[in-house]
Amino acid sequence: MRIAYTSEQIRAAEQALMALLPPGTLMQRAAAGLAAACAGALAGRAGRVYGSRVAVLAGGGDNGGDALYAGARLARRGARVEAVLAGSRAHEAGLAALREAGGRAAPYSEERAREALGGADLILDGLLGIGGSGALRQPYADLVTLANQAPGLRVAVDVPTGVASSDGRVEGPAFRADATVTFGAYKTGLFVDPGAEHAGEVTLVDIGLGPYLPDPDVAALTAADVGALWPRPGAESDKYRRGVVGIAAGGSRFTGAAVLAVGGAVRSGAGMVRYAGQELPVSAVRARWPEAVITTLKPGEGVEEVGRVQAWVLGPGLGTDDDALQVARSVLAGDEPVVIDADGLTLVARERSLLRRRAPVLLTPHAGELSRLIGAPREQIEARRLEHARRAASELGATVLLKGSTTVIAEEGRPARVNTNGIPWLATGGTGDVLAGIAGTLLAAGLSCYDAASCAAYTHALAAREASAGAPLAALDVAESLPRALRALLSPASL
Ligand SMILES: NC(=O)C1=CN([C@@H]2O[C@H](COP(=O)(O)OP(=O)(O)OC[C@H]3O[C@@H](n4cnc5c(N)ncnc54)[C@H](O)[C@@H]3O)[C@@H](O)[C@H]2O)[C@@H](O)CC1
Ligand SMILES: Nc1ncnc2c1ncn2[C@@H]1O[C@H](COP(=O)(O)OP(=O)(O)O)[C@@H](O)[C@H]1O
Ligand SMILES: [K+]
Repeated sequence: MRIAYTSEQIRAAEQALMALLPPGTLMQRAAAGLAAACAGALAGRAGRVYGSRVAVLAGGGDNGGDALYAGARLARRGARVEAVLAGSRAHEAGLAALREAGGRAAPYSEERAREALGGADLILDGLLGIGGSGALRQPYADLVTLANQAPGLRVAVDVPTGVASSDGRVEGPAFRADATVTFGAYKTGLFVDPGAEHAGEVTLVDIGLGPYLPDPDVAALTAADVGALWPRPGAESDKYRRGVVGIAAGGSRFTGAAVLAVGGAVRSGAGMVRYAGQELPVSAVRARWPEAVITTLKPGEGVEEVGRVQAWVLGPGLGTDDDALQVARSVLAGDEPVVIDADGLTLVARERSLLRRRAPVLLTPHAGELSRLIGAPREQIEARRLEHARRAASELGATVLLKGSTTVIAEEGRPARVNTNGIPWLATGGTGDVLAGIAGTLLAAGLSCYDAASCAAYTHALAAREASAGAPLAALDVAESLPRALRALLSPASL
């Protein structure tokens, strides 16, 4: 599990640790780790550290201090280091160390910045760290914009300047790092977009903070975590005990959504899939997935006669007319956990009382659907995903999986989970339907909404990587790639 913290949590831990150590110890640990990472990057890019050119952008706070000390270490190894001092003052000891090591430093001017940045093999962003707040003031904003246009490798110190370390918010220009070297612990803003996409590859430098950190703010599951949580059949398993998923999806307009949701469920290992829908989607599902057990619903009929299931997926392509509403009512009147997606979300946004039920509910909206559910503008949701997913979970009394480039899973009283391994090729029609099917399989197998949502998001992204391999993908490819993705997760011994 990779875990991350808000800047307040990091600061509190740093203070507790600093009180026990000689002044400056933590900064030296940070700078040593940073310089080592930069030396590695320079060796990879320019062939060696000696003679390479490094531009250090230094703000007035401790983030600038880290960067200046790291610059000093690189200068001692023969790099030509030039610092641009952007604050009204600079970190004095760090600046002295850089000069003593042979590095140069001068206050910001556009000309100096262009000169230093233009020829740099590596650009070190030490403008702002966890002390940054709000949109960048000048000259930070201009400097970041210039740095983003420069050809050198961009390395952010602790967090990319312009990214809010506590939640990944970005207002205005922000440093676009190829790599970020972060200290003590991951910051939430490095896991959540738009911050995450500004951070590049993130490396963690241990400065001894571990024992002083509280419960994390957010967590990201790793392959090993998902592998450990994923349900496996045992010798005594039969299809019913493994979990039967009911899928209420598809209508006369969107027959494909039914095929995709059933595909997600079948390919992620449901014991059995029961599909309930009207004639048109039924023929599409029957043609593609002979494994599904089918009930054809007449207009106005609910799912009462479908037979026993352990969890439902409600909504992909279902439509929002009276027939769809009747289906939604009948599914939600039951005692099984339910994944509500797509049109199902529109129906419950219209009739909130449908969410008043005892069994668990997992809502899987994208930002537009969440906007309808909680009445917040879509752009605000996209800019502040964590905050809105948490708010929705608390207001709606459900687990919320907010889709997008970073998927956020929120449930009251638990750390939010994030999935950052999605790929932009996933932004294509129908992939969300596959995700809903996977989550249904996991709920039917007995996982909680929280774990089912987290594992579904992870494997969905992994399957997309398998399916794409750098090329465009279609939603059905994601379903078809699930077995290969799962094979990589589940150890051969347990298959
Ligand atoms: N506290 C510690 O023990 C350690 C801190 N370290 C470093 O210290 C950093 C935090 O240092 P600071 O607390 O000095 O904070 P920063 O260096 O992140 O920021 C300092 C100043 O930037 C200015 N500022 C804030 N928002 C701005 C904006 N939008 N535009 C322009 N200026 C803005 C403020 O005046 C603020 O005081 C960490 O990110 C990390 O790099 C590391 O050395 C490890 C140890
Ligand atoms: N830029 C992106 N990067 C990574 N994943 C993305 C991106 N955009 C969308 N996704 C993922 O693609 C899926 C799209 O689902 P959804 O919006 O419901 O589409 P649909 O309704 O067409 O199925 C979600 O799993 C979402 O997290
Ligand atoms: K920084």
